[in-house]
Amino acid sequence: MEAVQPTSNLTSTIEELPMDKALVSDSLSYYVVISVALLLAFFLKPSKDSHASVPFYKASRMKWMFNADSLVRDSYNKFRDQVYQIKATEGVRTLVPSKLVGELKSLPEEVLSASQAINEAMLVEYTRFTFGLHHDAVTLLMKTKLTQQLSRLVPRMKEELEFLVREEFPDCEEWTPVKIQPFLIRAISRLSGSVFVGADLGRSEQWMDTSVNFAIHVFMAVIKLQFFPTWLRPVAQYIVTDLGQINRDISKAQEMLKPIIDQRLQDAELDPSGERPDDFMQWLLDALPEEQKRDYQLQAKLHLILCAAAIHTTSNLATDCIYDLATHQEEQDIIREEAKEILEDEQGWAKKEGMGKLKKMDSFIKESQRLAGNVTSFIRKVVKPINLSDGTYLPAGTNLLAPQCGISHDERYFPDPEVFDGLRFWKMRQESAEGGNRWQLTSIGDWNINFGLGKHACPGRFFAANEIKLVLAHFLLNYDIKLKDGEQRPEPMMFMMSKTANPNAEILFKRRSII
Ligand code: HEM
Repeated sequence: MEAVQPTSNLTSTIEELPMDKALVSDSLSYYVVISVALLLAFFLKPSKDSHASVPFYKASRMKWMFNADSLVRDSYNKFRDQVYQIKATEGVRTLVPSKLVGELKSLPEEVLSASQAINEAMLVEYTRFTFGLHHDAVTLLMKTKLTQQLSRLVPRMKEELEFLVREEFPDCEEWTPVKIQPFLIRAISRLSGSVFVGADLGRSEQWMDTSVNFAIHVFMAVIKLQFFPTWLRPVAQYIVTDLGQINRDISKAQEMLKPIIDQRLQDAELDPSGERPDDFMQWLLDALPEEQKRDYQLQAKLHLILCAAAIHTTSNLATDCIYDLATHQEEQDIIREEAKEILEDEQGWAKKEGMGKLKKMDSFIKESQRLAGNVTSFIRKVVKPINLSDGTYLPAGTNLLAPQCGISHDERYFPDPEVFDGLRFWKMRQESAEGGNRWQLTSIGDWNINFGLGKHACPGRFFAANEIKLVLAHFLLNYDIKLKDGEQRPEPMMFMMSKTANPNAEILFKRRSII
């Protein structure tokens, strides 16, 4: 059988990225010497960060770089409920267990800062990857316009998905191998695009290309800059060409957005009480002060950061779910039955509560996320000293993380943690009224931190959950899904704390006959 790959010209994986031309030249040996010197400086440099007086877990920084998943799980298994530290590539990181993270989640920004931690991690002075002063306005739009009455967006997104499947997904009359990860990046990009910038621009190849690759350019720029000591970065920025790519992405997005923004402002002037488009571009335009409504560059940057937060995260989890459905075929019928009953028989596609009623599917997605989700969560920087109830003192300047993958495999919270049980959270929701709310995909709690915790918890999670349910429902209702004979669930790819669903794996799809 020939492997079919859905049409895609997006540079969607790190592997496919062109080599940084600035680092490859005729005088290769010169660069090799410089690189080795920098690597040595990087690995040997003493850390100037403040850190708590808590035990260190000894492991090489290389392990953090290439195998952070097992490093965090092993260290968590050793320390469990204790605060401990790891020497990460970016400096010392202090890991706080579930038992204590609850004491931190409600602290104000002036004491424990998410934005400072993220700005430092993303090297914003070079990458410009920040909502900046617009952070609160943008996240408020996500919590209100994007999340409330999410159901009104479902028909639009469903149409978009069906359009894409018709255009780009193979027929699958027989069992057909498909590289599903690149397809799902395109699908999530289109679904999000239809809500963020409207279907016309959202469908444009140039918009998809720019909005998907922006995140990769930022990620690559951060990784490369991290190899230079802080004092050398002002110079290094001129040889890390991904930074130039970031600027070009913003310019391209600006060019694409400008005519639409101008048109919308003109329409509003001509007919102030007329109906407005219902998308993020319009909500943002309405929220911006008068003098920023024609700041095209600002809006381009905010849109690209929104896409960077939204597309890879969601397509990653959707891909993991497909890998788990293919691996646990026995669970497909259960989830399919539920989708058929609620979305088709009860016509839930068009109903407000339709997606919320897919409780077994919700549980399946959460289980996929538990086992395949991020390595850490709750990135924060201590701004004013904090005393924890176990006596741990966290001085200002301490960089915190929660050991998410350790917590997700802790048998005290999740019995038989290594077993994939798609109905695990559905069962937990049946146990009590409290459990009904606590164990939804979008719920957050001290050992439920896949979407973060506290004020900065992911504001896009309800939207992401809706998108993933829509995608899974479509595939389950229309296809049978399985692994190739003799193959195991595709392993994720790990690099520098970033965990990606395997982009190259092929999964078999066969169209179901319509009964
Ligand atoms: C499965 C998909 C997603 C996952 C796993 C995910 C995960 C996360 C996590 C772990 C955080 C950090 C929370 C914290 O530090 O407490 C976060 C923050 C954020 N996410 Fe998501 N996210 C997803 C989808 C989305 C989507 C679809 C959007 C936009 C529509 C979005 C927008 C954001 C924003 C803006 C923040 C920063 C919030 C703040 O700093 O106040 N995310 N996300």
